[in-house]
Amino acid sequence: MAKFVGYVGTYTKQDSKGVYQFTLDTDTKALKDVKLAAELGNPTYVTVSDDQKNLYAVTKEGENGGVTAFSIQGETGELTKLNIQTAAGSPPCHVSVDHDKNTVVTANYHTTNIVSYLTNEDGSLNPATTVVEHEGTGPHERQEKPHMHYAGFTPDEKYVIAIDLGSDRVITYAADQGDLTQVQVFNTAPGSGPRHITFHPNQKYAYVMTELSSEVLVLHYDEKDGSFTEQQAIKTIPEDFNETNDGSAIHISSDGQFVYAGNRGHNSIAVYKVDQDSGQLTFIEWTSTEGNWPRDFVLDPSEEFLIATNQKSNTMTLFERDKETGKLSLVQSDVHVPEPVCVKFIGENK
Ligand SMILES: O=C1O[C@H](COP(=O)(O)O)[C@@H](O)[C@H](O)[C@H]1O
Repeated sequence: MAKFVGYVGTYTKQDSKGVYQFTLDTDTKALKDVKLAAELGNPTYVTVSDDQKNLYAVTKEGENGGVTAFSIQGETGELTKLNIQTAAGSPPCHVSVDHDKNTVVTANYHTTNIVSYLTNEDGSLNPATTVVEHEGTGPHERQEKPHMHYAGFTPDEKYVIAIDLGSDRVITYAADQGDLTQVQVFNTAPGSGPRHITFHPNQKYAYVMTELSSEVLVLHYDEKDGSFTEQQAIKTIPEDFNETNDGSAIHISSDGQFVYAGNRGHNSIAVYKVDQDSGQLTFIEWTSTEGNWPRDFVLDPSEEFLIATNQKSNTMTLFERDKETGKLSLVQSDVHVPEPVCVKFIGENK
């Protein structure tokens, strides 16, 4: 039996007040005890450090945007604010921290930058080390300028990967104590709008979710130079689905056997089996998220469950995951959380 504490990042445009916390009880198979953990403006994306001692949340504070560092109380998961770093402009939409909790990076959809921050011993944030502005456009109406949607570390942490939905680019930066130097650019198909990436544990393959074309791109990753080569593009929605769909999040199980991709519009999670030799995907099934606009989802630390956040229906949904087949079975729906965007656990997140 285990009880895992999780956090939900939210918009605070309507009823939400900040970051929410909940418990996943794996014994009774239930999400419970949803409560406000920290009052904060638009903490849409959050991340938890590997040592489970800190949480970082993107933040809107007046006319500024940035990132807030919290310490996590071991037993209860209670959050205590450490400090905040902001700059003029809209807040970022994505935040990551490296394994040793040395560097935090953010991606900003609106201001076009990615920003790195070095941390202090207690996890608090120093002022920005590097701010990289981007340029570029794409053919889609939402690609009038760069829209940085993701910034995160490669598994070996030699590189930071930044994803620009606005110019269809996956950009590799060499990372050194917060200094970011561009070393590679992988161009996705024009108008595809790449959004998020996840790496196979063998570090040879990476999977990119595209928001505008609703595809998973299977990329070969060369860890020597941080470059990518496309192996496969596979749709995340049925061919006959003609309504609007925005691809959302993508995650891989830690055994590298299954990839999960979120669909906002089709309101589903697509499940794929990974061929361990080629990295390529075979479609298994779509599972309804039982709510509207699944902005993100996560595998819990046991990887026996998957939790999805439905942004427009203000709900979380709990699925049980079959580790042999990768398939998802509905356990609990309509768990109320206001304006949910992303969900992360204390412990391993996949
Ligand atoms: O996935 C999406 O993210 C972008 C960025 O989020 P924001 O909170 O920084 O605006 C959002 O604008 C877009 O609508 C959505 O599809």
